[in-house]
Amino acid sequence: MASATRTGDGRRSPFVPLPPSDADKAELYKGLEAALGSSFSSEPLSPPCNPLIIVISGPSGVGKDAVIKRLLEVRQQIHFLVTATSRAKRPGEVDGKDYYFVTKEEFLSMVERNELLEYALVYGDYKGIPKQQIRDYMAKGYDIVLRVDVQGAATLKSILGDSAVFIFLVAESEAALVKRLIDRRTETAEMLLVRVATAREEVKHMKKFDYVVVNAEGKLDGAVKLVESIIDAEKARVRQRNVQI
Ligand SMILES: Nc1ncnc2c1ncn2[C@@H]1O[C@H](COP(=O)(O)OP(=O)(O)OP(=O)(O)O)[C@@H](O)[C@H]1O
Repeated sequence: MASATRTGDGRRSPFVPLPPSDADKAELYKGLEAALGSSFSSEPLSPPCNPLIIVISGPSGVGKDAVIKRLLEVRQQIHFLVTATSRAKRPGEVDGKDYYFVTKEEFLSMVERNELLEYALVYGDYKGIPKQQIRDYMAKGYDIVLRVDVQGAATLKSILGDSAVFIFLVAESEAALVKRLIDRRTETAEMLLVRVATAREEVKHMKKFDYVVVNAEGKLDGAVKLVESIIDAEKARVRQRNVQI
């Protein structure tokens, strides 16, 4: 039968008397150490938090940029990965901030040297994720945010598996998403049709993600708070994700 007295792993040193219970705090502390035969460690009991790779994806117009922009304002130690592209710089864009602008030849040699985690040809321009940038920021303890379309997220999932956190952003409904896209006034009717039809397909991929976050109309801060809570919960995991790039 199991003993009623729980002693844990500690073996009490047999001949060390405990101080009286009304002894002063320091004496009690020392007495407990002496009784256990070892001093108490001040090392953290929780495992160290590994930096995270957070992949944020979702249909066009759902608010990926808006959520990430706000997240970077409210949270420290987070780096939004700057994509490399062979596309020409548009007026107002800043090299190293909006994109790393490289020539097509430079881009292809990056591919050859295996310097990109993932890349794609998007409407005739190459876009890719430089591995070194991820390594550099993770070494400094930063979490990395990647913003990719749903197809890109699927590719990253096949490369990173469970070592990264995949968040799918949705509007509260299909109708809300369409209204938001119309309100943005950046697309022609034909482009809108493609985006809405694509969004309908993309939502079906939600189950491959770890988390879904609703970015409801007028509730951007709520969506950002939920993303922050996900990051906090990930930091509290007993088995931390471990990215090798
Ligand atoms: N919670 C919200 N409430 C109201 N408007 C929002 C909300 N979130 C984003 N928006 C607005 O919706 C529009 C689309 O957002 P955003 O450009 O961030 O989407 P996206 O997912 O990055 O789109 P794309 O993939 O097409 O670049 C923007 O005008 C943005 O300001």
